[in-house]
Amino acid sequence: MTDINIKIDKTVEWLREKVKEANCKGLVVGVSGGIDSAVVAYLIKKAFPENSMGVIMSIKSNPSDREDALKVINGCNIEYLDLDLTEPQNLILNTVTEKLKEKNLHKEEYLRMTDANLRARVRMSTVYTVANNLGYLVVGTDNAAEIHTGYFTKYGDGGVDLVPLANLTKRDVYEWAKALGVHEDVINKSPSAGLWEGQTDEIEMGTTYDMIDAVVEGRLDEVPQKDKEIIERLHRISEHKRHIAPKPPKF
Ligand SMILES: Nc1ncnc2c1ncn2[C@@H]1O[C@H](COP(=O)(O)OP(=O)(O)OC[C@H]2O[C@@H]([n+]3cccc(C(=O)O)c3)[C@H](O)[C@@H]2O)[C@@H](O)[C@H]1O
Ligand SMILES: Nc1ncnc2c1ncn2[C@@H]1O[C@H](COP(=O)(O)OP(=O)(O)OP(=O)(O)O)[C@@H](O)[C@H]1O
Ligand SMILES: [Mg+2]
Repeated sequence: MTDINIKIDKTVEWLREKVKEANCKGLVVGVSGGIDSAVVAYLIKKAFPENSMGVIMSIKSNPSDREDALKVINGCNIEYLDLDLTEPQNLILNTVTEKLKEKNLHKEEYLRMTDANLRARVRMSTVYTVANNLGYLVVGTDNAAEIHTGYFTKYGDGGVDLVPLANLTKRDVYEWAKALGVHEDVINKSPSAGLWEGQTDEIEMGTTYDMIDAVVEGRLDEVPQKDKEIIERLHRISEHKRHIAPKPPKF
């Protein structure tokens, strides 16, 4: 058995233990068509063959993302829901922005990010609706590189019960995906949050996952100064996302 397969088996066992400790029945994950959620879908199907669920949640999404998500669903043969949440997400976004406009408070320059983060939070609410109804825990897909840089929406895709990929670099995620047999179309595409047309993680962050992996693993001599500074900044400004909300001292 390879080192990766041993780690995969241990992670599957850990998922079973966490569900047992929580007195729950199984696990659910949002399946985007990207590599992180693909790996998680395969892991939870292994952990709970009869009590696992993948949820596809299109929101103004590129149809090819849904096609890739179905390749993941069919590849690991997990039970799934195929939902289009464009309308409810738009309803919240428009209801809020119309009111802000009436009061002359709306900031057009923040609309794209407001829309993007609301998509992640509508998905989080939806996955928890499934979890509540089936007695499942919600599984996150963030890896060590995303956690280090805070490259997730607070209480959106970051709002989960378990984070099985938290110790993996992005490179590790690729290796696990290959070992698990994830479809090559999913492995070969650029990581993207799919939050706007043409968005890729690396363009948005201004650095690469190879550089972030190197920082996470302490291989700082391999990282150019420019990338180091970008990653340090991303880490610093996202510190709040890695902690529970601050409370004041007792006055
Ligand atoms: N110092 C502080 N202490 C406590 N809270 C603080 C804070 N600074 C901001 N905040 C709060 O945090 C909010 C900003 O954080 P947040 O809402 O997360 O938004 P933000 O970090 O601005 O944006 C999310 C980032 O994650 C990326 N993303 C999102 C979803 C999925 C993926 C993906 O890879 O698939 C990537 C997205 O493209 C974007 O770059 C502020 O509106 C404020 O409420
Ligand atoms: N259209 C979607 N349907 C279901 N879940 C989604 C969708 N878009 C995003 N998500 C959820 O949000 C998570 C965060 O997205 P992220 O892009 O970081 O991961 P990914 O798409 O799995 O992998 P990659 O980083 O390679 O794009 C996804 O793993 C998934 O759980
Ligand atoms: Mg993605």
